[in-house]
Amino acid sequence: MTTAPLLELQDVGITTGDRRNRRTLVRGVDLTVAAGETVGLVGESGSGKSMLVKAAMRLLPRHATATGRIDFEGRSVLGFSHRELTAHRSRDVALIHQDPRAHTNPMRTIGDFLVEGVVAGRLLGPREARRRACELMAGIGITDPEHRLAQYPHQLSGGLLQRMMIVAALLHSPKLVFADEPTTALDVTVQSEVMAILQEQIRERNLGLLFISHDLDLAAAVTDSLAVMYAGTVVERGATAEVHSRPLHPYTAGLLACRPSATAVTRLQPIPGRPVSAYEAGSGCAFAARCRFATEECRKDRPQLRTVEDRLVACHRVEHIGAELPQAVHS
Ligand SMILES: Nc1ncnc2c1ncn2[C@@H]1O[C@H](COP(=O)(O)OP(=O)(O)OP(=O)(O)O)[C@@H](O)[C@H]1O
Repeated sequence: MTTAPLLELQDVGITTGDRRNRRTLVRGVDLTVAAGETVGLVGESGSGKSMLVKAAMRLLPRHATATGRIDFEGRSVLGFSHRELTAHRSRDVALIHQDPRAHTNPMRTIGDFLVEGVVAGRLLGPREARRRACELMAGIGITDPEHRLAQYPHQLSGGLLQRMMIVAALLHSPKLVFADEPTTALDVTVQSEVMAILQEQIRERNLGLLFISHDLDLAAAVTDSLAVMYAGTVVERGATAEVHSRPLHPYTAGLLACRPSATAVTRLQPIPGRPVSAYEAGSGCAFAARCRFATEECRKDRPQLRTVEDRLVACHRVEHIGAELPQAVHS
C-alpha cells in the first residue's frame, strides 16, 4: 500500500568538476518513494546509483553539484539550511552502506557506534538509546544484546555487523531507509538472512525503502517497483513484477539474460562492450553501442522516458523489438 511520497526526485542531474571541465554523472532522473513502498534502483557499476542517493541526502562530494528537485515530504532538501539538514538526516532518513567495516571505527565499541548518533541528534538520552538498541537487537534475533554493545567491530562477523547497521538505521525511527548494496559484501546464505531482516523491519514499520543494487534478481525479490539505470539515466521504470518478468528495454533484458540460473543449465549471454558513464555518452542513446537493435536514430537522438504499456521506457525501438528481446527470466 502506498501513500503520498516521502522522497520525490524530479529531473535530478549531478555534475562534477569546474566550469572548464564539467562532467555529467546523472541526468534527468525522476523517482518517488512513498511510505510503505520499496523501490529498487538497479544498474551496473558506475551507472550513478550511489551518487543519486548521496544527492538525496545532500552527501555529494564537494566538487559535485545536484540540480533539479529533491523533495522530502514536500520540502526541498537542496534548499535546507544547515540546521534543517542536520535534523533531516538525524530524524527522517537512514543509510545502510555496502561495507559496514568501512563505516565503523575499529577503536570504538558497537555500543558507542549505535548510541553516539542518536544522542548527538538529541533524539534519545544515552540510557534510553542503549535500551532501545538492545530491544531492536533482540527483535532481529541478536542474542545477548548487552554483551554485543561492549564488543568491537572486529569481534563480529560480517553478517552480524550488517545487522548492527540495520539496528543503527532504525534506532532513530526514520521514515525512509536508503540501502546501498547492503549485502554485496556478504556470503550468499548470510545475504538472504540480512535481506529477510531488512525487509521485515521495513514492512513492520511501514517505512519507505530505496534499495540500490547491481543485482536485478535481488532487487526484484524485495521491491514493489524498479528503476533501471544506465549511464546516469533511468532507462526503464515500472512495477517490479512486470519489469522483472517481461523487460522492455534491451538493457534490462540484457541484465536478466546475463545472470546465472539456479535451476536451468543455460548459456549466459553477457552484454557486449563495457558500461559507459553519462559524460562518455554522446548525443544519442547511451546504450546504443552495446545494443544489437540500435539504428541510426538511436545513435543520434537520446530517447526520453515515455509510457509504453504499463511502464516508462527510454528506447526508440521498443515497439519494434519486443518479441526479439532475450526473455531469459529463469528463477
Ligand atoms: N567522488 C567522486 N568524484 C567524481 N566522480 C565520481 C565520484 N564517485 C563516483 N563518481 C563517478 O560517478 C559516476 C557514477 O558513480 P556511482 O558510484 O554513483 O555509480 P554506482 O552505480 O553507484 O556504481 P557502484 O555500484 O560501483 O557504486 C561514475 O562515472 C563514477 O566514476
